[in-house]
Amino acid sequence: MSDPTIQRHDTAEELAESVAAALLQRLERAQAAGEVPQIGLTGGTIADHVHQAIARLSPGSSVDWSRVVVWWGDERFVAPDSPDRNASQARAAFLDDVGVDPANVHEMPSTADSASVDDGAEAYSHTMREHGAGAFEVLMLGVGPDGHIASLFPGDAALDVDDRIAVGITDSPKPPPERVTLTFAALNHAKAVWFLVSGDGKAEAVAQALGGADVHEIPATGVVGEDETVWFLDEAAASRL
Ligand SMILES: O=C1O[C@H](COP(=O)(O)O)[C@@H](O)[C@H](O)[C@H]1O
Repeated sequence: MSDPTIQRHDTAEELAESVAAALLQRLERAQAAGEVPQIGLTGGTIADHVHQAIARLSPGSSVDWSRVVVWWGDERFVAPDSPDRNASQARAAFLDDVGVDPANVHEMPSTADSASVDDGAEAYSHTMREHGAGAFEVLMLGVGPDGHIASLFPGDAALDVDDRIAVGITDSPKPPPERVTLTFAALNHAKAVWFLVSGDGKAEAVAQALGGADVHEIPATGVVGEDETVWFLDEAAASRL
């Protein structure tokens, strides 16, 4: 397991370009080695910038997106066409453009797919097991001002679930309340874990996470990569370090 490192960027845009370029490089390397890399996506503001940067930079790379498998770390349990869906955001920003194979894009269930959020979590766990998933080349995670990652929020019982791949959340403090999230047990199977953080609203959470806060207070401390754990920060997010 790796120690966290920090990459500081002047602006959110520079951060996004840097993450997109690094992702394309890792995917090129993995594919050159004959692998079919799996990536874990996140949602949120900075993730959207990163996704747009991937769309811009992809044509200049040799990544074969038809041989990349896409998963999500968490999802909002809402209608499939809701703009609240992390998957809708990623599809609009880059997935619909870069040439992914639809069979390789594993969205978490929506209200149209599962009767309840718990059923959705069980279904996603089953899909991940079926595909032998669990070794992300890169797992990207946004971080909330409260230190949450995926839909693992401070103080929630889901933080202590270690025998399931995904769980349902019914009372997320950030709307919408119903979500499906991977557990720490599943998130901690990535070669590279990249935290994407921008804005001064996240500065305190970043400082606490990198200061070694308890995982129940700052859930971001609970995920590390096997090869690397990188905090991509803009100056505002790094301002309390
Ligand atoms: O609810 C969520 O929030 C986080 C961070 O979002 P941001 O808008 O504060 O950047 C996100 O990473 C997570 O995937 C999402 O479901």
